[in-house]
This record gives sequence, structure tokens and C-alpha cells, in this order.
Amino acid sequence: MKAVHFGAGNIGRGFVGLILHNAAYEVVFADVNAELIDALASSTSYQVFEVGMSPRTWTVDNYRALNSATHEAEVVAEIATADIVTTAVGPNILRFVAPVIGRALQARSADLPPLQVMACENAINATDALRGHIVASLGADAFAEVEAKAIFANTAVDRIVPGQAPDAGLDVTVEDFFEWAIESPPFGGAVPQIAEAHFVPDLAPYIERKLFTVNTGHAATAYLGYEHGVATIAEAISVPEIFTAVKAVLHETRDLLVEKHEFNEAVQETYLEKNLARFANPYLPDTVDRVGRAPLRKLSRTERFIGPASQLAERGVEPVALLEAVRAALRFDFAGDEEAVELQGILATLGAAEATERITGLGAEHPLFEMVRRVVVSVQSNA
Ligand SMILES: NC(=O)c1ccc[n+]([C@@H]2O[C@H](COP(=O)([O-])OP(=O)(O)OC[C@H]3O[C@@H](n4cnc5c(N)ncnc54)[C@H](O)[C@@H]3O)[C@@H](O)[C@H]2O)c1
Ligand SMILES: O=P(O)(O)OC[C@@H](O)[C@@H](O)[C@H](O)[C@H](O)CO
Repeated sequence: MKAVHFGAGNIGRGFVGLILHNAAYEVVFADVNAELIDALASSTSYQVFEVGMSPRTWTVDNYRALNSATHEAEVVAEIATADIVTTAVGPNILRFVAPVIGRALQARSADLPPLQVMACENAINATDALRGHIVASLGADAFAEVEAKAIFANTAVDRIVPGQAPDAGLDVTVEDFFEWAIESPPFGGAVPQIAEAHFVPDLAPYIERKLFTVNTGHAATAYLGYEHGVATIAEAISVPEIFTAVKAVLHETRDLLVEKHEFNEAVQETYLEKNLARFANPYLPDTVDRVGRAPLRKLSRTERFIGPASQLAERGVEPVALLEAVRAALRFDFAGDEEAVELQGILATLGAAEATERITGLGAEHPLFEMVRRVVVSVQSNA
């Protein structure tokens, strides 16, 4: 069995690549980072170090690596004969890998079983977004001709993989927890044999629970920690005021998730407590800069802050703790992050209402809009 995986970065090597390897797939990594691809192509194995209360080490082998910027035709040929294609490149990069998958579908024999396409990104229905980009790149008519050659399944991936030490080489340090939920209906009863993934009939509750608990809490910790002047997530969550603020955020998202998806409240409480403990993992060298990366994406309409806050506001609830986290996010002025620089430019040059609309995608008529606009005003006036 063969899988082509776009994005040989942290989650690519430390999660998707590992799990597919453990499921007996040969993994062909495709990435635009020439140094990384050269290192993978000239190696025969790398190690994944799980750190935490139950540390373990895995060896990943049986892989190849291709530079998708310089060897696109080869990547197309690999996908055309693969069983699975996965991505972990970032939601904003899906549009660039989509044309390659589209061309591979055109090249694929109709006699082969359909290619199983799964985007493993932190975003709601990332595979649907990838599919949309493939349709756009091929055109609707050409896509209709190849549609039967692919199965598109949304997934929710969860494992904290921090940035790696400069001397780590290809090895990856990861936390000792992971979860990969994949929607089952697109496979029509013939789900891929990936023992460490679990297949669910409806992914919506899983992806919202993951994004609005793990990622909302993680990002809130990062932005509050950045404001506090600490470097790592573990340090940030150990500050009592930050812990209290993040827990308050997670209680707001808990209330939404319990009401919307009918999760058991006690089970959700246990889940959020577990995540607070994951953030505190002292063995995981994760930074507030990495977790806070791309603040404009994180503050966008359906993402980890505005997504749950808007749904709470629509239910008549003022999401006080989430708004406090949004305020901290707006203060993320890390010069090493392009989106943080752009965010600060927006705040410096636009009026509060226009900035609120640009940053969050909320319309002025939305019940959350005025609450966020007031936060923007306070940040702009440095209050
Ligand atoms: N790191 C985590 O803890 C974690 C956990 C769950 C999900 N995710 C998600 O996984 C995705 C990747 O995150 P990451 O932390 O591994 O980031 P990363 O920066 O470590 O890896 C991304 C990789 O994508 C490659 N890339 C960029 N453009 C590309 C292109 N056009 N074609 C092929 N490859 C390209 C980069 O060179 C890089 O190697 C994101 O959507 C992230 O939200 C990350
Ligand atoms: O990858 P992002 O930028 O969407 O979010 C940063 C982290 O919160 C994220 O990578 C987590 O570590 C991961 O989602 C845990 O499963």
C-alpha cells in the first residue's frame, strides 16, 4: 500500500507519516523544502520520540521523498498510483497542492480503486476545502470526469508537535497523546486499514470539540503567555492568572459544545482538564510563538475564537473569557510572524469597525460584532 503525504514538517513526520507507516503504508513525502526533502531522500529512517508520562520511541522507515516544487511530474505519477493522499501543509497552502492532486486524478487509471484523499489540517472540513480547490483548478467539467476516481474524507488530527531543535535532524519530538478521527460515510463501508485512526459517522462534533477545546485553549495560552513575556506554553499555563483565564475560555466553549452537540457535560469537563494537563507537559518544548502563529487565520470567522464566540453570541451569551483571549491575540505583535505584522498594520491604520470586519469576517449586524469592536477599540487605545 502506498500513501503520498504533502508536508514533511512536524505533524507530517511526527504524526501522519508515523501512523501510516505503522499501518504498513509506504509513505512518499512531498514537500517544497529542498533541504528537508534531500535529507529524507538520503536517509533510510528517522525516529519519533514521544515525551510525557509514558515516553516511547518509534522508528519510521519504508519512505521516499520528492520535492514537489521541482519534481511535480513525479509527484503526480506517485499519486496516480497511490492508495491514499494526505496533507499537513497548513490550511492556506491547500490551494497550491490541489492542482497536483487534480492532475494525478486525470492520470489515474479508472481501473484502480478510488484515491482516498484526507487533509490533516487544523480547520473545519479541510478536505472539503481541498476538494473545492481541486474543482477550481481543473474546472467543473474536467473534475466531473475524474470525480469517481477519488474519495474525499474530512478528518480531525490531534497531537502536539512542537518546533524541533535545530540539531534534531529528521527526528521528531512529540507528545505521548494522539487522536485521528476520520469520517466514515465517504468510504461506503470500505474504510482504509489504519489501525490507529478511528472512523466516525459524523465528524462535525469531533472537529468542533477538538478545534474549540484543544486549539482554542492552546491559542489562548499562547497569546496570554506572549503578553506575559513567557516563552513556552508549559510556562504560560503554570502562571495562575493565565490558567484561570484559559479555563474560563474552555468553560465557555464547553457550554457551547454541550448544548450544540449534546456532549455529556462531565465528559467534556474531563476532556478540557486533560487538555490543560497536555499544555503543561514539561517535557514538550513548545513555544508561544509557534502556537500563536498566523493570528489572522486564528481570528478568522469560523476559527477557534470567533467560531465559538459567534455561536455563543447567537445564543444570547456574552463570551467574556473568549473576548479576553481575542484581546490578547490582537496584542500578538511578534515581528517574526508575517500575519502578526499584518494584524498590527490593520490595527494601526483602520478604524475599529473596519478592523473588526477585516480581522474577524463578522458583519456589523452580527451580535458578536459590537463586542469585538469594543475590544478592538481598547487595544487600539492601548487600554
Ligand atoms: N504541529 C502540531 O502540533 C499540529 C497538530 C495538529 C495539526 N497540525 C496542522 O498540521 C498542519 C502542518 O502543521 P505543522 O506544525 O506540521 O507545520 P510545519 O511548518 O512543521 O510543516 C508544514 C510543512 O509543509 C510544507 N509545505 C509548505 N508549502 C508546501 C507546498 N506547497 N507543498 C508541499 N509542502 C509544503 C513546509 O515546507 C513544511 O515542511 C497545519 O495545518 C497545522 O495546523 C499541526
Ligand atoms: O497548527 P495551528 O497553527 O493551527 O495551531 C497551533 C497549535 O495549537 C496546534 O498545532 C496544536 O499543537 C495541535 O492542533 C494539537 O493537535
